Amino acid sequence: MIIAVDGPAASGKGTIARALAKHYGLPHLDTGLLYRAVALTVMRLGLDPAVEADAVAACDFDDRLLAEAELRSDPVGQVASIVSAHPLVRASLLQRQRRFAGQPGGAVLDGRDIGTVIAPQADAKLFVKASAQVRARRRYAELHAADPSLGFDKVLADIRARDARDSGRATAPLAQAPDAAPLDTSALSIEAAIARAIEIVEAQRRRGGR
Ligand SMILES: Nc1ncnc2c1ncn2[C@@H]1O[C@H](COP(=O)(O)OP(=O)(O)O)[C@@H](O)[C@H]1O
Ligand SMILES: Nc1ccn([C@@H]2O[C@H](COP(=O)(O)OP(=O)(O)O)[C@@H](O)[C@H]2O)c(=O)n1
Repeated sequence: MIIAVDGPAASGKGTIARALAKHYGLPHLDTGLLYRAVALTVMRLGLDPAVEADAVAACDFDDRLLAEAELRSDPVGQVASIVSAHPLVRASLLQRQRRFAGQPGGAVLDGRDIGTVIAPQADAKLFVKASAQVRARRRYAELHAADPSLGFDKVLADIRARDARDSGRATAPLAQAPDAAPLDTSALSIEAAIARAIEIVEAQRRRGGR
């Protein structure tokens, strides 16, 4: 079974995707980490994320980067949303994600374009959302511990800027697939959001006859 989990920053898609993977015994890929690894490579090499050729040069990143804590920082998230708008960057990361989705038994992937581009054939698709205020509060709680100089207003502004870039780009924009079920986690606890996600996947499986 392939499960696609998409949604904007800090909506809770990673938390839900990890829980679904555990529940169904499937491997999980956080595809955002791939774009973050490209971003961190661009930053470390002193390249310009807005220049497509620079971003493409960083797609051949060292996989050891995927385990680095710095990948999850706010600046890396911002640069990730700049490099991810380049069609050649998306093309360069496409096969790796499709291979992961296509492994025997299936997989859970979370990102922005899993249900629309990477695995449109997915057996279950969720589009996880939450208000920008709620998402900024969650992200602030995570990031403030590592960087006390980061203020809430900056986190909220960065989330809004990233939403606009991710939704507005021409190639594989953040968008709900027509056959994805929306899941608004704004007023749900983590446990309630996971329980609802499992209900949705079960309903979509029944509908698909799996
Ligand atoms: N339903 C929820 N209620 C409260 N906090 C949540 C909820 N879902 C996720 N979180 C927390 O919000 C933060 C962002 O969640 P995460 O799953 O990483 O989001 P995303 O993958 O969409 O960026 C994490 O600290 C996570 O524990
Ligand atoms: N499938 C994906 C996943 C991430 N991304 C990009 O990578 C950035 C970082 O993604 P992420 O999933 O790690 O970000 P969070 O939602 O965890 O904050 C996003 O803002 C997108 O620009 C993408 O374009 N497509």
